[in-house]
Amino acid sequence: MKEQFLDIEHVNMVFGSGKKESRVLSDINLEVKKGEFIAIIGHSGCGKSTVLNIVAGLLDATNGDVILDGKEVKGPGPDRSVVFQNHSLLPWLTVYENVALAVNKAFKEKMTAKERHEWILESLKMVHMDHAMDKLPSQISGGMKQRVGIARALSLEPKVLLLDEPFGALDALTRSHLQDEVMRIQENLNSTVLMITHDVDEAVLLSDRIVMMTNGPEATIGEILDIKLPRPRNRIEMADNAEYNHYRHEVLHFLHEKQRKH
Ligand SMILES: Nc1ncnc2c1ncn2[C@@H]1O[C@H](COP(=O)(O)OP(=O)(O)OP(=O)(O)O)[C@@H](O)[C@H]1O
Repeated sequence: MKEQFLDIEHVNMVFGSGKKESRVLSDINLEVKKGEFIAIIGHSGCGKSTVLNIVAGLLDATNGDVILDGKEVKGPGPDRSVVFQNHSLLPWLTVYENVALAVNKAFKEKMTAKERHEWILESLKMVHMDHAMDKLPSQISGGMKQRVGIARALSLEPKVLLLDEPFGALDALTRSHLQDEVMRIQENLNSTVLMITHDVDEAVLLSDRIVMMTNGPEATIGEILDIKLPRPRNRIEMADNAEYNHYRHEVLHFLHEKQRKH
């Protein structure tokens, strides 16, 4: 049996044509195993979101394929959910209703109304947001909104969770709380995750592998770093961990020496 679960095969992306042609991605190849946590890091504008959007099915690659669990990705689908940097909750719906919208659509046939209600509550409990289920997005903090976005994404039980800088807009303390929660949830659910980040510590702390992209145009995968730190990982212990600091240094070296931006 093939071990890989998600295959990105020879993906190229060209935007526009003629004088406006922009060759963004060149020959991206990545095999991801079930339950793996992958971080994608690279300088601004290299094409990280483009890769994620191709996997999400929001963009069509110019060449190449994305295969998920044996099936070619063609357009968006409930087997992949995306969490963006800025929450995308509907402002006129409560926290509960925002998650319900996704669950009721995805599991209309599979679950009874009561089961769906319980599943919505369970999804909110997973991110400790059940206490605020009747609040509107405008009545909760940025970190709480991101939690609800994550609950909504996980409630669909996606085969792959796609995170596009999910903590980018949060303050440092909220960011670290949410990182810890995502680590805990990912371990409990054995979710397969592809996460874009600019934060070297976040990448090392959360990932099994860090995919480091070269600068564009025609960006590709420069190096992949295996993070062999045992789990569960504790951020405080990591601060003095030589191995952790070695990985951190490797990523910094790649970004600021090998792929230095001039
Ligand atoms: N729809 C589009 N049409 C034309 N060019 C695009 C389009 N989407 C992205 N690009 C270009 O592709 C390149 C990569 O963009 P992308 O958003 O994937 O980079 P990124 O690495 O995610 O950047 P950042 O870290 O700043 O979010 C950029 O030069 C961008 O201008």
